[in-house]
Amino acid sequence: MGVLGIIGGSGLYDMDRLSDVRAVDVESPFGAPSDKIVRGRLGDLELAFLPRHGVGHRLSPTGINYRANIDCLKRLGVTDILSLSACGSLQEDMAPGDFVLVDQFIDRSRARPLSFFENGLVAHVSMAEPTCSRLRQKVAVAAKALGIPLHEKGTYLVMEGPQFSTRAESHLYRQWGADLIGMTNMPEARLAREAEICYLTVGMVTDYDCWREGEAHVDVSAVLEILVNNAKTAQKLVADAAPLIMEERSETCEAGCDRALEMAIVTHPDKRDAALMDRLDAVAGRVLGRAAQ
Ligand SMILES: CSC[C@H]1O[C@H](OP(=O)(O)O)[C@H](O)[C@@H]1O
Ligand SMILES: Nc1ncnc2[nH]cnc12
Repeated sequence: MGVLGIIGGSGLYDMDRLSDVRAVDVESPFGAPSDKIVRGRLGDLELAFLPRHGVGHRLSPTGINYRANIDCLKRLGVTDILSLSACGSLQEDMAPGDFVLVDQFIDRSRARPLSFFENGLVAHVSMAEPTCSRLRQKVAVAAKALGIPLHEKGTYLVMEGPQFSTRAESHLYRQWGADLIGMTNMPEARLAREAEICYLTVGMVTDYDCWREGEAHVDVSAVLEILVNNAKTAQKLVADAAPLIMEERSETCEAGCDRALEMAIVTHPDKRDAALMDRLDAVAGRVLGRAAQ
């Protein structure tokens, strides 16, 4: 039936409402994930929660091991990921406290491994639709029922950080048509696609970055203040969206996320690197014919 994974961003270091809670250490050939992964049940549903920055916010956006995080979730059988992320707004009508279901990204990250694949096993997955339309639709239903101020689409610009943007950059990103700004959801979304996991970013607006006339530029204290409420709302949203996502889940994703690797690997079978294929037993085991133990 599948397992729902939740990646908690800034301000979201645990999930309430879970029963049968177990913290598990998962090993990955890609290194250590951000923290132990918390397994638990929400009613009949099995969940896996991972705080992206680690409990206590130890990890910077650049220092997060995104590959280990996605690989470990895949090893636990996670089929769908909701990424809950604090974001700056680049649009007047996206106000602090609003939630945005991200459908597009502009990736300006520049100091992170972007792929599970490399020399010896080359693959090119499609990122034309980087988030799962089925997850977007289910989360929208739950958010509307809860009365959360919601935008059903939005383009999230990923910056490297950790410094916030200059004013010139903030204006430039607005001209590019970006709606939100954050530091973490790429390469996360790319890696989830390579791992054939359905992925959706729920952007929780905390500030107006630094482009808006008459508004103080973003700083961490303002973000954290808004985050407290956003995190409470996010807990409710997950609890209500989870059954909609998982109980009506069909065997295959209608958007095709779970078959992303089907036509993606270009390296001839005779030329594939055996050690790399071993490392990819979880991520690509389905198409390589070597499923993880
Ligand atoms: C604490 S403000 C900046 C920080 O918050 C966001 O993190 P996340 O996406 O994990 O919620 C942003 O990307 C920065 O990492
Ligand atoms: N303005 C901003 N820029 C980058 N990341 C953020 N996270 C929250 N607000 C942000």
